[in-house]
Amino acid sequence: MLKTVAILGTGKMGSAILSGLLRAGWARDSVIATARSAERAKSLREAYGVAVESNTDAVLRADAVVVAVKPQDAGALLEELTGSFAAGTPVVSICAGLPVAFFEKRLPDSTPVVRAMPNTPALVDEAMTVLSPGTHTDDACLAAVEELFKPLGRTLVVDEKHQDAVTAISGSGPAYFYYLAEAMTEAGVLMGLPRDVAADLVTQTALGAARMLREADSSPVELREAVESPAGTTINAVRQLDNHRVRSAMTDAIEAARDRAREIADEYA
Ligand SMILES: NC(=O)C1=CN([C@@H]2O[C@H](COP(=O)(O)OP(=O)(O)OC[C@H]3O[C@@H](n4cnc5c(N)ncnc54)[C@H](O)[C@@H]3O)[C@@H](O)[C@H]2O)C=CC1
Ligand SMILES: O=C(O)[C@@H]1CCC=N1
Repeated sequence: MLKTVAILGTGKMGSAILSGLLRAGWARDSVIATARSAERAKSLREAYGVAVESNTDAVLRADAVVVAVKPQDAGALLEELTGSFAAGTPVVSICAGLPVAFFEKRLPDSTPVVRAMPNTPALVDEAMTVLSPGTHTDDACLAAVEELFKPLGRTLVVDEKHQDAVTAISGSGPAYFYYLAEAMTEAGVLMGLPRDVAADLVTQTALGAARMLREADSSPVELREAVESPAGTTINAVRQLDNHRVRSAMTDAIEAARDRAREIADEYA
């Protein structure tokens, strides 16, 4: 069981994890944050009441460390921390693209590393977090790290070879749905709906559709076909989506995200 966690880098995703842990009942003195600027440290202390310490102090005090800086900052962070990690402290990276090997190369021998990909719905306890164990991560350690993420939403363990695809689907995924929500809201405004009404319709429809995907025992195709009446409105809309090759655009978009994750690994190796 992990008792004290340090979150190194508390930007958008680090602070989402931090707030999720506090909502889940973690004591304020069990979660340590780090920040680059004094101003950010002050606002974290005020917003969450947690200790904000130097990276070195946080690592020395924690029994698990979450690396939540941008991939391009991870190398410098680990260099700053050379000699600070106690043997056996699990290190969880949420950095897109960076492989377990990146961390194992820079951390003391036998450090248990876990590569994790959460997403921003952690802010409402609906994250999807996908975890992959490193070379020295035993089942007990992986289970303890998974427990850390469970209150933030759902968790899943996959082989690391799938992590770039995971990043492209669920890590980046919320943005695709927001993009669709923007486009649908604009369409409503174009047809004369007040913007707040259009936004409300889109949000509730997205929530309803997401719950159907999760709770109805049907595939997306079956759910869509149940909406498409013969010669009705929906089938005409879907024909336009097909004419505009939206399915193929989605595939290309998600492959581009996956490819960028691979490039990040090469750039910062
Ligand atoms: N934003 C997202 O939806 C997701 C992001 N990620 C990953 O999470 C990581 C963070 O992403 P965001 O939160 O979006 O970025 P962000 O830029 O909002 O947060 C990164 C934070 O790290 C801080 N930082 C950088 N170097 C530091 C250092 N040496 N010591 C202390 N703090 C330091 C920065 O000042 C910043 O506040 C990235 O590696 C990203 O790939 C993973 C899943 C989803
Ligand atoms: O866009 C990014 O690189 C990060 C990783 C997944 C979501 N946001």
